[in-house]
Amino acid sequence: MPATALPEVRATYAIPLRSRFRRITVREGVLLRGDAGWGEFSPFWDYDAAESAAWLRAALEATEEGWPPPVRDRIPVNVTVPAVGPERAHAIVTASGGCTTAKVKVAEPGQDLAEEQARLEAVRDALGPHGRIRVDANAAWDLETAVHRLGHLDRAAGGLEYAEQPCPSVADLAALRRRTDVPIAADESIRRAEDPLAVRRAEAADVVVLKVQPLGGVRVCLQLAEEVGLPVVVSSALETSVGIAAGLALAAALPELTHACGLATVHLLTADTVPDPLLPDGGTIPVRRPEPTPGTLAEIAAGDDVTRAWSDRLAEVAGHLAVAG
Ligand SMILES: O=C(O)CCC(=O)c1ccccc1C(=O)O
Ligand SMILES: [Mg+2]
Repeated sequence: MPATALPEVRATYAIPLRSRFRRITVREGVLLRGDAGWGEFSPFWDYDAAESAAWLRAALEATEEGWPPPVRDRIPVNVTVPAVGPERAHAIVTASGGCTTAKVKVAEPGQDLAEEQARLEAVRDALGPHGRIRVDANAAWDLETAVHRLGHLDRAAGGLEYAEQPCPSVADLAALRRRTDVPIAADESIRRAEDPLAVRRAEAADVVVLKVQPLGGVRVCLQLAEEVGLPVVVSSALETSVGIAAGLALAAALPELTHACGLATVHLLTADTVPDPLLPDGGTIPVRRPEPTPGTLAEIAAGDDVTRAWSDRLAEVAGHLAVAG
């Protein structure tokens, strides 16, 4: 895709988060518009140009091609609970729009096991006995720490549905899976890996997390889901509703969907790019594709320096795509 074929940039946004997430406090990105609709390009700043090429491919699929047809029209979703205190965790679950599954962030630097236990107890209290709780450690633990922590966290939660990326390496996920009763989900081992199928070969996970932007689009993810042959959880990369719509399109097109998806993250932002955000109601999000308006775009527009930085970044990543073919 030559750089000259890039669709029109309609906005650069900067939106503060309600709580710190993944060490960031403001979410930034670019909205593009092509014949097939709106697309979002929002790689985190720790992704270099080479790694960000997949994110741009996903945006170009949205703007130039659109997505395969849906086989379902509502997607069950989890509420995402950042590494906050128990009162706030309880309030987030209660205000989630009816989610009966919660994903709770753990292994936040500077926090200890007691804080994680208190957060999980609060989430269980808010969900009730029939809710499901999953945790996400974002690859923070070594194998021994993971074995130990998961035992404690499983008890504090009153049972865990799964643990997402407890350790960094596929080998450690596979070893951990043989030493714990908690099912294992792979996220970073899929989306940041040279070879996403290594997880399957090593029998390192029970579930795979697929994210449309980091993996390069809805079609790439559908293909990957088929090849991996494990249950899929479609999750966001903390996009605005323009990017979330691509995740919904993937979740809607998967032949089978057995788990709640991690697409209820617009709640984590203080504003959105569309007037009718993709938020859950009754624990599900309807499959639709809302569009930005001049009014919403004006409210979330980034300043000149941020806009310039994203323009440069987009050009660099587009150049990389042109080189990579
Ligand atoms: O899965 C969810 O509930 C929300 C998405 C999420 O946690 C996330 C969002 C942005 C970047 C990384 C992650 C992650 O799963 O690690
Ligand atoms: Mg994750």
